[in-house]
Amino acid sequence: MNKLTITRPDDWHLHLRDNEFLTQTVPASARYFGRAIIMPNLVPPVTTMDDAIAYQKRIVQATPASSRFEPLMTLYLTDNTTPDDIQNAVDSKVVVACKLYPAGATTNSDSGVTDINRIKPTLEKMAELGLPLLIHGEVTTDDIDIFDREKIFIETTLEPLVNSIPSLKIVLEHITTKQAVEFVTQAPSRVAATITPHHLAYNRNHMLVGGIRPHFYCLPILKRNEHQAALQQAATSGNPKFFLGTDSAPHAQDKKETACGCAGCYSAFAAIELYAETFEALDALDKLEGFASHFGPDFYGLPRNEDTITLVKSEWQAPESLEFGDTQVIPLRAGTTLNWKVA
Ligand SMILES: NC(=O)N[C@@H](CC(=O)O)C(=O)O
Ligand SMILES: [Zn+2]
Ligand SMILES: [Zn+2]
Repeated sequence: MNKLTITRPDDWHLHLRDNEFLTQTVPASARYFGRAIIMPNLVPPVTTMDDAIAYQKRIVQATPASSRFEPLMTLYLTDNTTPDDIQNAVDSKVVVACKLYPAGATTNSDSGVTDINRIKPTLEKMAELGLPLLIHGEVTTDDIDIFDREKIFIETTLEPLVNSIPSLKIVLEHITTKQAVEFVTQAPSRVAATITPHHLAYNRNHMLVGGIRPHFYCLPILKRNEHQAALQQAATSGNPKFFLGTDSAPHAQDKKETACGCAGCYSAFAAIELYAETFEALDALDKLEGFASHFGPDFYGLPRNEDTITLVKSEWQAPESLEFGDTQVIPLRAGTTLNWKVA
């Protein structure tokens, strides 16, 4: 196949950062995505409806006039988020989900939730109002190995949560393990998962064999190849519980290439092209449209996009680096040849 036309895709997990960075990050995603769920882990985080409205305005200001890209906003849950905050968020019509970061799990998660039981009434309010809970699913205690943190989170926190609040919609974000695939597959239909382009294309060997490659370091961390294979199977299965979320998370080059580097891969410059490459390698290009363009809006109860994009088989070079504020970011696949291009 040399050409593929699909309903315009959306990104159900995206970090745009803020202020001077928006002039680069927003056009990159707006080139081909219709909508994106905007992660709230700014410094300070987006914890109130007013924060979300102001942040959305800054994103809209950075959106090219030619694009109808729509940022869908999220609230960052803390131990202090109240049921009233949830009611206000829903009334605002701007906020479409809330994000749960276990405190300390990932970039800018220090004010995240320390114990999920502390916000039970808040989560119950979300269930009542149909507001989905998006989860960074990792435990954070020192005694748990970094490669096991997602699996243990599912056992100790997610499974009890799914059972204890019967109507809460949940997206387990950026899944990385076969245990996550198994859990989401057998869970009720109100539980879904996003899968990133990097977890589909890479495993921990890519990050660690022959030298340590900081631009593959993200959280949850890349796992063994058997987990990568489970994610590939899920993404190309046609099961509507698994849909596209890039987790594109840019950090300046000097924050990645250093003794203690930040977690996050920057993929938005070519995310749909990267997914197309993986789906083609798995002989599953016919499954791309469901994963990228249908299952996400269906889960969120939003209409599918009405227009289309066309991907053509055409070689191009991923840039070695991209502008990022007054510095630069090294994208995924920097300097290598990509096979698909949005026309
Ligand atoms: N995925 C990452 O490794 N980093 C994300 C945070 C997150 O999504 O966990 C970031 O904001 O940099
Ligand atoms: Zn995360
Ligand atoms: Zn993320």
